[in-house]
Amino acid sequence: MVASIRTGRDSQMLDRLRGGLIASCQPVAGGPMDEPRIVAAMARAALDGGAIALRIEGIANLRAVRAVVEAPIIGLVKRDLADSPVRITPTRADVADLITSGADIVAIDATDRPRPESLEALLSAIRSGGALAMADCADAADGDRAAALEFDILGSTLSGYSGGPVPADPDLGLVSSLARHRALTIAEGRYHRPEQARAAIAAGADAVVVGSAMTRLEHIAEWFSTAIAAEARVTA
Ligand SMILES: CC(=O)N[C@H](C=O)[C@@H](O)[C@H](O)[C@H](O)COP(=O)(O)O
Repeated sequence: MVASIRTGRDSQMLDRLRGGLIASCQPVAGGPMDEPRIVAAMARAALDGGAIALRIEGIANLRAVRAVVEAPIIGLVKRDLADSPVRITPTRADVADLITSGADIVAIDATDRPRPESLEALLSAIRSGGALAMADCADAADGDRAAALEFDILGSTLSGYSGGPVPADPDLGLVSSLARHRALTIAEGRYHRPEQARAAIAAGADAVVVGSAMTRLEHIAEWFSTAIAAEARVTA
């Protein structure tokens, strides 16, 4: 068990997230908006609109955002490893880089899949770096395991992304299950409309992360263009 001594500063950080929108500013990789200065502009715009915290991927993006905002930042690194399906912050070196680059909270894949370094080792690295730990879960069992390890935050981030087709809707059932634990609960994954985010809070979430619907223009344009083209075919 990794010792968890929550300081007053940690509790204040968690309290800042309650009842709020967290903007995930992650452009489509390699797309025209995939530049640190654009990610920093997205982050500032989201805060101007009422977001209370940010979720930022990659060290260069994190540094660019940290330089211009005071708001809490959940940092993560995504890696495509040859020998593991775990993508989100798979190593202690990633954890250390995120903390020195300004992450207040480090998000890690908390699924029970083959991984280069154990969940306990990653959690210990987060704690010794003085940051808070968010467990990105795919199902209720991930949440139970992460809660037993005393992660500070449980998120529904990976529901629908650990095998099989990706559902259209968010997983409110998982949010309710995560909310049984003492940790802060964050609803994340496929919240595309304000009423869905509201339903997450009703289901027990303390905060909601919205990404694609606010910051991936390619996805938003595709949702609209597909709907318009489908209707245009019907009415033609
Ligand atoms: C599965 C995975 O890798 N999720 C990532 C986690 O950081 C991001 O790609 C998502 O955009 C983020 O979770 C927010 O979700 P949505 O974009 O659906 O609002």
